[in-house]
Amino acid sequence: MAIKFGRPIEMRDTPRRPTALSSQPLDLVTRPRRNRKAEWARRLVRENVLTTDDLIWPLFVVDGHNTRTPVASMPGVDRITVDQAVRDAERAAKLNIPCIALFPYTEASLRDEHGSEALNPDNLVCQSVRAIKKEFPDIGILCDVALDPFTSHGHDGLIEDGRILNDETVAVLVRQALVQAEAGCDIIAPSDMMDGRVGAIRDALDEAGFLDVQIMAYAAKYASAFYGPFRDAIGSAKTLTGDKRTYQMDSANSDEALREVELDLAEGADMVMVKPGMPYLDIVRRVKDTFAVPTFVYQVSGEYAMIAGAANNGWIDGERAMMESLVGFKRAGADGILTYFAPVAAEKLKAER
Ligand SMILES: NCc1[nH]cc(CCC(=O)O)c1CC(=O)O
Ligand SMILES: [Mg+2]
Repeated sequence: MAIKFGRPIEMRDTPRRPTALSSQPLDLVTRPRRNRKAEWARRLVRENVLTTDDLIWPLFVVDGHNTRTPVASMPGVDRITVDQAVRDAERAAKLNIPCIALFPYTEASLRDEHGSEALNPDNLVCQSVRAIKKEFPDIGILCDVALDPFTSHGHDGLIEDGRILNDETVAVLVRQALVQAEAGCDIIAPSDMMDGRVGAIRDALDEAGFLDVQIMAYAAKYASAFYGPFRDAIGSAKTLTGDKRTYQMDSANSDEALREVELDLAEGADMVMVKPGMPYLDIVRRVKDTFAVPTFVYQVSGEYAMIAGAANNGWIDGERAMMESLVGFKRAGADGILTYFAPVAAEKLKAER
């Protein structure tokens, strides 16, 4: 009996139902399509799954009462007042989303060169944390640490002669982190990309007794065009002078991301983040493989806008594109995803169960 590729050639004559397109079957030992033949078979061999446990939902809070204002460049996302943030926290809790993230839209009159409002213990973020924790103490709250929602120039740090000052900025960020921890924030997430801020914040938190407040470092954060709609949402798009390339990473770099992550871990980060998401899946994979620590990814505003905008135009199936993008992050090695799709994705996951 002749053997070809480990299989008797005679087997090529195995009976097959004749069809109009009948021909001799190819002599294939392996047919990967067998494992895709039905939904149950695809489920059986599926390597990665998305669950609600993977989601962090970012919210934009604004001053006022009982108001939701759509963000034009992020269809489906609103700027919400503190009372509404409590309602969204309730929605998150009901959907089993473990954590929400808070970003403020600061009134122009409260913005200044030094971002002083960041240190106001009664600013929008702190008000929201207190209001949410009062009603829903069991939901995790992440607070971004950076000065851009509070500065008149839209930069994440202090400026002198057009330069973003590192060490002086870190001193302010430490105070911002303490104010947020005091309000009841669970995870401090420095997004500013100043050098040394994670260590400085960790020291200050420990000294103040906030031993259990976690730090999620925006460790590999790239200078990206995909942050555009976020800057609309927090009102810094119009005021931002220049760009953030002297502190956020160059999108051409990959090894540098590993050094940034290594430093933040050495300084005490409990979790690290890669940002943006879709154009940087290779970075997510390298970080996860290299450090084996809790690794998060931020599907940023521009990524959301691309999917939501194309879907609204009928150009793509928005729901499928959303789920495909989210499972892609899991496949790349992410343990969790910050995404504006969080509530919609969680609703879909719940309906499928
Ligand atoms: N430092 C602030 C910050 N925190 C999160 C984002 C972007 C999030 C998004 O685009 O969804 C930004 C914008 C920026 O760095 O300019
Ligand atoms: Mg760094």
